[in-house]
Amino acid sequence: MSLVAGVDSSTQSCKIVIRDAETGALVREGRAAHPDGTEVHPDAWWTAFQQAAEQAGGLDDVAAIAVGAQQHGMVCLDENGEVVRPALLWNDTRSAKAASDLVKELGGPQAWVDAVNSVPVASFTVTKLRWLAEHEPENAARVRAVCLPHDWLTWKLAGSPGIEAITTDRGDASGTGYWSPAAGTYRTDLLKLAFGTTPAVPRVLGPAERAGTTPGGAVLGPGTGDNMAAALGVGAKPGDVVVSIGTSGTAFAVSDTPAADPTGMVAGFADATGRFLPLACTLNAARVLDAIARVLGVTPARLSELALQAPPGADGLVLVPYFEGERTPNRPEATGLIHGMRLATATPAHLARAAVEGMLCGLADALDALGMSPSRVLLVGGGARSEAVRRIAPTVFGCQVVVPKPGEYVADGAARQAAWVLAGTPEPPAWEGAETEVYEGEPTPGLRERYAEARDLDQH
Ligand SMILES: Nc1ncnc2c1ncn2[C@@H]1O[C@H](COP(=O)(O)OP(=O)(O)O)[C@@H](O)[C@H]1O
Ligand SMILES: O=C(CO)[C@@H](O)[C@H](O)COP(=O)(O)O
Repeated sequence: MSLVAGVDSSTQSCKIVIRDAETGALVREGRAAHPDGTEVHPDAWWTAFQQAAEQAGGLDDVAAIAVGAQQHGMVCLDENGEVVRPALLWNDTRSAKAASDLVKELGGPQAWVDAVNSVPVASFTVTKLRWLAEHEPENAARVRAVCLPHDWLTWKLAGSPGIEAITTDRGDASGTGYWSPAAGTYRTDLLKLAFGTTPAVPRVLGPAERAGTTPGGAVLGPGTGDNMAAALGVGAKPGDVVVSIGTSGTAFAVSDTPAADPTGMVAGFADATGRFLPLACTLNAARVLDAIARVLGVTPARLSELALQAPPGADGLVLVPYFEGERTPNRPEATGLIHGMRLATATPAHLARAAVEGMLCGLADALDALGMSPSRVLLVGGGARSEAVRRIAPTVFGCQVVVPKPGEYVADGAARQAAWVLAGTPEPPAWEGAETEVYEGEPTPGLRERYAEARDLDQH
């Protein structure tokens, strides 16, 4: 039996699954926390990776490894491959002005869509590079290579050869803002526009191309961004719509053609199989529930019970979840809002319900942006472990919600990619899909309208 390892180096933690390469059966797993904050030194990801690998019983018997990781984070290296400054993560909004400047400088949103299939917001790497050039010129002057979290971890696993050896894949490259998914080429002119110079960028590998080997001889897969890995992990096919509730909330679909949305709501990413992954992302998902549980002094499980005690629509209490600013819609300065509170709705149950419904309304906006009106969505991510989220989701999304058995679908997708690279077959291995539970429910009358009204009261 050959074993493969899949890694999810996401915002909050590093998770590793070790699976049978042929059947996909789970053999061992491990996890370790990442530090808080929107600026993190990549060494912290490496430490967490090592802790997670140890908890998973080590990787010595693994034949191939692939890394899925949070998208967009700016990892800058000097000529010796040393990290120049802590990475700015996807949810760091300090480059919001850089984003709007860059959009203007190229000639508006349509010019960006034509160039790279996405209109950059503060999450995109290209805007972080502009911020660095403007605010930390001494650090910027030392940068010789720029890469993403999964590129850097894959390179570390290869033993940190020279910076010219760094690789990436189509999926993650499509979140930089200087690689065109439609053309499959870098736009170094955009890198220069943002940064003033053109540091080295990773070589873009094909979906099942080897990135190299570890010093121990394990084959390295190309890896990918976490959403692309999740799509591979749940086995999403063209037309399937997936909603992930992690630190970010994302709604995405596998597509045979790249998206081109000049409103900027839908990013026209590539996927991990050679196709495309139109995606809308919110900055506020599972951590909104964590925050309200903290405010109420309860566990996530109790928050879920409380939310299910209040009536659908929480008797008009609305929570707008923009606790970290927002990206869909693009309001980086926005804050959260509780609207419609009366004596009768000033209860823990109403607040819990409003938090779940408000977080899901934010995701429903992302789903609307995809413009697909799906009859069902697949729900994954840490937030999908909440009973209240699973039961309330259909009443907000207005469609059936299919929840695969709780698991680590990003790490699973990376493991499946590793098995694919090992097998050298044209398609990924046909691992058996996870068991699913189906949730249905009538849309709650007036809920999304009340949410939209509250959302648009304060338009920072
Ligand atoms: N049973 C649960 N109920 C509600 N939220 C949960 C539960 N289990 C995990 N979570 C939440 O899931 C989030 C982590 O999800 P995950 O998909 O791993 O995030 P990320 O990939 O962004 O690191 C945390 O904010 C955590 O509170
Ligand atoms: O920025 C995006 C997608 O464009 C985020 O989805 C990040 O990829 C972070 O993902 P999680 O850590 O929340 O899974």
